[in-house]
Amino acid sequence: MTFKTLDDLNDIAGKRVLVRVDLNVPVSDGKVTDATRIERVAPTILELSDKGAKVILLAHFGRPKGEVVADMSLKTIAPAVEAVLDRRVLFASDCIGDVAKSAIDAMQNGDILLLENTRFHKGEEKNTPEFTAALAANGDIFVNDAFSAAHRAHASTEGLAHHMPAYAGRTMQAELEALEKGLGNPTRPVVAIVGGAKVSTKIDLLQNLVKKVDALVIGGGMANTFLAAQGINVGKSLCEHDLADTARTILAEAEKAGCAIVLPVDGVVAREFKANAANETVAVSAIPADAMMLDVGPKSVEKVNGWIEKAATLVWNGPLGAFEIEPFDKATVSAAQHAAAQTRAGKLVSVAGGGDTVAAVNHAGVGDDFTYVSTAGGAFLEWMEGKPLPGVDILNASK
Ligand SMILES: Nc1ncnc2c1ncn2[C@@H]1O[C@H](COP(=O)(O)OP(=O)(O)OP(=O)(O)O)[C@@H](O)[C@H]1O
Ligand SMILES: O=C(O)[C@H](O)COP(=O)(O)O
Repeated sequence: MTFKTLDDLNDIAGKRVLVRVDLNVPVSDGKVTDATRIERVAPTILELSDKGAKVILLAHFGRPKGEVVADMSLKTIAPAVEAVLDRRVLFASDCIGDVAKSAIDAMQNGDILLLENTRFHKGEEKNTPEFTAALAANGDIFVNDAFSAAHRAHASTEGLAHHMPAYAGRTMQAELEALEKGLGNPTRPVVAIVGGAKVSTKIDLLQNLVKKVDALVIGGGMANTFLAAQGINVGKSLCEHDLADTARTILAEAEKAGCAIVLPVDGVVAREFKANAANETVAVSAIPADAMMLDVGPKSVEKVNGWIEKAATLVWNGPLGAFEIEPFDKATVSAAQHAAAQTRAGKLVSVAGGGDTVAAVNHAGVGDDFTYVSTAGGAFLEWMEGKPLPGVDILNASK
């Protein structure tokens, strides 16, 4: 990694710094319901403001597809940004043109200005030279602090870095450093836990991981597809029978690469997908025909926790069971707490990411104990899949 950071940025008083942040946060009834992403970018914004820069925030919100959509206005998010920063945040109703220019011309050193949703212009996602130039006209320096949007080659995540010196913000820096420790250049043994609903959404991920990690724990609904591919009857469990060949290929690739595959040996089964549904624990070879496995069982958890103990590095995406409904959260909670304890004891580097994974780790009460919990969804997955991230590559290339 060769990107520059805020440590390389000196004498920026009065400079117009375009800061790409991810303000794509959950909103309900016009109020931000989870401000984690705003909290993550606050240190970068405050550091630049304290150094006297004119801090101009660029962000998208939702997928308005190049149209102005009222309920995707970043004006909705501005009060939450002010609350997190505890500073006044100015707002301009367009991110380019006269509206943006006059708001920027009126800024004092240290001011913070939020520009309207970049995706209100078609040129953002298309990364057109015209739109990128219009954004670039308003800045002297580009800082990207939006790792979670770095898988997009958009004007504000990639294009701008061709126009001016580009730096990683503090969150981008922390994220990249954590990911480097997780899979880039990890201490071995490396164990990956992949769970969640379906194999179909994570084929590339599984194929990349078996080449990189020493052991791959497969849990959640996707484990059923692997069990079924080995001839086990999984009853009414969530299962993609049409992916049996894919699952067998992944198992063969793992064997070739010397990656141990850890599948559940027992499960908690129920006949209804609802909280506190009547349930029983059975061996995977004895799943009743009319039941579905909603969590991996205690013997499996013991195995998973054993692998966590052997690991020096753990990467995790996807819960081991239907953790949103009790008691099917038990395996996920136990493994998360075990990983957290190993991390606290200094024995493990633990990196977790993915929307539901973050929720699961927080549900287990250990979100703060992991080495790093990524707020990125798609970008985290694409990084784990070994795909290039345009927003990161351009930072590494920036002179
Ligand atoms: N055995 C199971 N049967 C059915 N659903 C399950 C099972 N185990 C886990 N799930 C479901 O998988 C979903 C989470 O999987 P997902 O792959 O979306 O996780 P993620 O990658 O962390 O999240 P995101 O896709 O939001 O970034 C949860 O809704 C959970 O209920
Ligand atoms: O929420 C996210 O994962 C990022 O903000 C990227 O959003 P997108 O998937 O709409 O590009």
